Amino acid sequence: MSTGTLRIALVGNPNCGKTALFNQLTGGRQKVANYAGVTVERKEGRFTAPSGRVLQILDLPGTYSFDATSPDEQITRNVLEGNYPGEAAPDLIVCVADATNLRLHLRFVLEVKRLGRPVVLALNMMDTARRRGIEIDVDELQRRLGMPVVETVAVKRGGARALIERVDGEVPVAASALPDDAVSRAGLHAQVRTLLDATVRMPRATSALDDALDRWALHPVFGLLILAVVMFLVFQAVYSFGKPMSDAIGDGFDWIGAHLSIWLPAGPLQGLLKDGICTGLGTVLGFLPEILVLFFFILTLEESGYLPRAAFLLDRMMLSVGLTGRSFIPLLSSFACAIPGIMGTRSIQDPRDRLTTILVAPLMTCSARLPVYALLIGAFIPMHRVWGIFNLQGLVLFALYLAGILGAMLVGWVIKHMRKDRSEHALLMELPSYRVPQPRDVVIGLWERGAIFLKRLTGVILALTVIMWFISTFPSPPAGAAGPAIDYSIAGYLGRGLQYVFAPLGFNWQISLSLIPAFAARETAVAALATVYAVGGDAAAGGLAHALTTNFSLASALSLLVWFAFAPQCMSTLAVIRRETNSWRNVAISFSYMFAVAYAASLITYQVARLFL
Ligand SMILES: Nc1nc2c(ncn2[C@@H]2O[C@H](COP(=O)(O)OP(=O)(O)OP(=O)(O)O)[C@@H](O)[C@H]2O)c(=O)[nH]1
Ligand SMILES: [Mg+2]
Repeated sequence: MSTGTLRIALVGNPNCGKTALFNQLTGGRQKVANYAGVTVERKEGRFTAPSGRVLQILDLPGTYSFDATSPDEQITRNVLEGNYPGEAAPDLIVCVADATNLRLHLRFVLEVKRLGRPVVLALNMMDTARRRGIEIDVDELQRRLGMPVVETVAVKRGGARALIERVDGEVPVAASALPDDAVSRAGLHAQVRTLLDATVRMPRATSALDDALDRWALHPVFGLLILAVVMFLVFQAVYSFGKPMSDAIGDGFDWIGAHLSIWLPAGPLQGLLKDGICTGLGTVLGFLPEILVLFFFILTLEESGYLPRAAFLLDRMMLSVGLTGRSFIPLLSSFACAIPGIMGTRSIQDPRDRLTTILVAPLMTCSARLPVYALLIGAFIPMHRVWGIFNLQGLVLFALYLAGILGAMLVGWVIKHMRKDRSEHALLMELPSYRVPQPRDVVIGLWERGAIFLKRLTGVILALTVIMWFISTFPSPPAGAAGPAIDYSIAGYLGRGLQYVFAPLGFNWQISLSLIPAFAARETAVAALATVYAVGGDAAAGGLAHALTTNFSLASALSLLVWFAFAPQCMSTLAVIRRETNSWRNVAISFSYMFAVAYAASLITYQVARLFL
């Protein structure tokens, strides 16, 4: 047997478990979630089979058919046909099919077979299939398809054993290509029906529990009500569970900061460690629990299968504002970060809908904005109970997220009315089975989120914080200077210059200055403010929140919150818009419309709030 590397590509309809199988085989941590279109890129991993042979595994975006034309499906097609730049066609195709939904998935299996290349069929989700009483005659299926068929359970340890044994053995010979008359669409349908009749016994088409749940979840009135309650509870939870943990971290850093001034002699080193790193980074790190709580809910919802239902419910509403139900999941991913959200739009087929989604995705509140929101809300909004059950801080946070969503709808609506072609597409979307989330996937997802956060914190945020500390400390004030030292530093001059632009929004020079590093990474605004106030000597008692409430009016705080809701997003987002749309023009449009909206909204907020507060 050959000991060379065997190159295997995983293909199949969306949501059949390709990535789960890939992770199981390679020990990878690619994102798995219960909706179609999770994987939008080609991902590669390695794995050594028991025989010692190295298998190189490719995870590919799901594809409904080779006729399909969305950008992610194109990648799969190019890889399989050997047209992907710099890559030969794979040695073996593992076609993954959801055993509970063979009526849909077998059609694609037949399309793959038509390629005339070596194929193994993995019948995945066999655990669910058995539970539902679906019986599959594997030998007969194998005989009729003319390719090896194995059963897998991608989410169970050892659930890919049969597949490993099969691919570690001899490489199957190429499936014979079908004669041309059998490949018309109607021909494929007929073939699938014949295959199903001969090999599968299905007690009923769908699960009774799914149907019962969907009667509520998809109900035009109760469905929307359930959606609203779910979203609302998530934000309440972020405050109720996240806040106490955040406070504990904040207290820890206060303690370290206080001791640094005892342990170290006064001077630049003490200043850098205490005001720069400990106060700046510590303040940002304090918001990690809130981010993790939010993601716990997002990941759980993703795995449950509920999200495509929400997309379905909102489809009508989204069409009326120039988006489609298909935009829902990319937009939801943008709550993590606009970058995966914008990349997720690859599963939107219509280029026009895709562009609209890309342009509004940065309006969704990314997790980098959470520290800024949490800081300002914590400082300015009292911890009241509203109607005895809701806390006011959670309500304000919810309102800010809502502002982003409504802003996106408004912009979508404007774009729709600016373009000539206003046709709408019906939403064709698969509703996956409901599933109890796998604790392992949720833990991996949280771990990945935490790791991304810490990497940003110790990378770009650390670097920017050190720079902020440096420019707020140097040059030292001239001898006999009367004002605070920081007024003579580079930061002081820079901030006062910027204040000309931002004073109408109610921003003082410290805030105006913090907007610059925020453009590289949002959270840095918090670190920058913490550092600038610490260097200025304002944050000594009561920390940053105290420094803010003494230097800052409620009207300015509201205006700043509104600014962060709409302001042009970080540089990396603009870079991704450039890459995904291949156009600087879209970057310019995106930046300028957001700047204009943010400026106008903050101006109105500040001027109105000043009248009433
Ligand atoms: N019960 C059960 N669930 C599974 C199995 N394999 C995958 N899943 C679940 O099915 C869902 C989809 O899995 P993914 O691996 O993301 O599917 P995919 O084929 O990569 O999907 P796309 O990337 O969208 O094409 C997730 O919720 C998984 O947890 C299985 O064998 N049994
Ligand atoms: Mg996938």
